[in-house]
Amino acid sequence: MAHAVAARFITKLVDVQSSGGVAQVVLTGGRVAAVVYRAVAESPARSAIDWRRVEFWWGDERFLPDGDPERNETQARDALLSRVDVDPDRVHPMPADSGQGPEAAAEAYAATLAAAAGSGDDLPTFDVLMLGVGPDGHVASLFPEHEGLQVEDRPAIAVHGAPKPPPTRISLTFPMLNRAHEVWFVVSGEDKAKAVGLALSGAADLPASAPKGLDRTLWLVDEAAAQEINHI
Ligand SMILES: O=C(O)[C@H](O)[C@@H](O)[C@H](O)[C@H](O)COP(=O)(O)O
Repeated sequence: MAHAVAARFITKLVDVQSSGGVAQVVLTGGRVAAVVYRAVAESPARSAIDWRRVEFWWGDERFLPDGDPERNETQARDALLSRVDVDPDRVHPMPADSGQGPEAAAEAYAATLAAAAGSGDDLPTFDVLMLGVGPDGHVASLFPEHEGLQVEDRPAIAVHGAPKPPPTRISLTFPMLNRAHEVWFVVSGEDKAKAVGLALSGAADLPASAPKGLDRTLWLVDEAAAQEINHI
């Protein structure tokens, strides 16, 4: 699955860049994402992308010190960003824990997003936004029954008490996650099958049910994760 997602990712970026623009990509964290990033880095087709014309954002981050191996930024740099010729000014990690607290970090990221907005807009739009899905149906760091699910007035928030460690995180909110032309759910493993089935049946209270692409929403799942998809 990872190689298939990597091939689709490369094709999509080539397509976006063919119009001369900068491809706007939102990365996620987790094991599956890391496998996909490595597959992209190892793909012979990676040279078809002008990596200096790709802008990288994150959908969420573990609020840990800079360089912590558990940070989604660290994972993405190790698996992909350090292996292709990215423009450092176009890589926008969510702030690390450097004493300022997660609320200030989320506000700083919101300001970075606003500064990247196109003319006449207050926030950027993305070309591809990747999301992993937790067994509980969380996406990014938006967990079931957490207050962050209701936030509509800010693009990024601090998250406390996350059930998936570490407990303190930064996350984009649903309004920001929904500013992507394409949302890609990348899901692997039997432990996600229930969440995938519920999300695709539109379970209202499941975080994974909410993000939708402006143009397309893709579920890129392996057989194990697809086991409970009802015949739609
Ligand atoms: O910070 C994180 O952990 C992620 O952003 C999180 O949303 C992840 O994508 C899912 O939990 C799936 O993770 P796995 O692929 O490891 O199951």
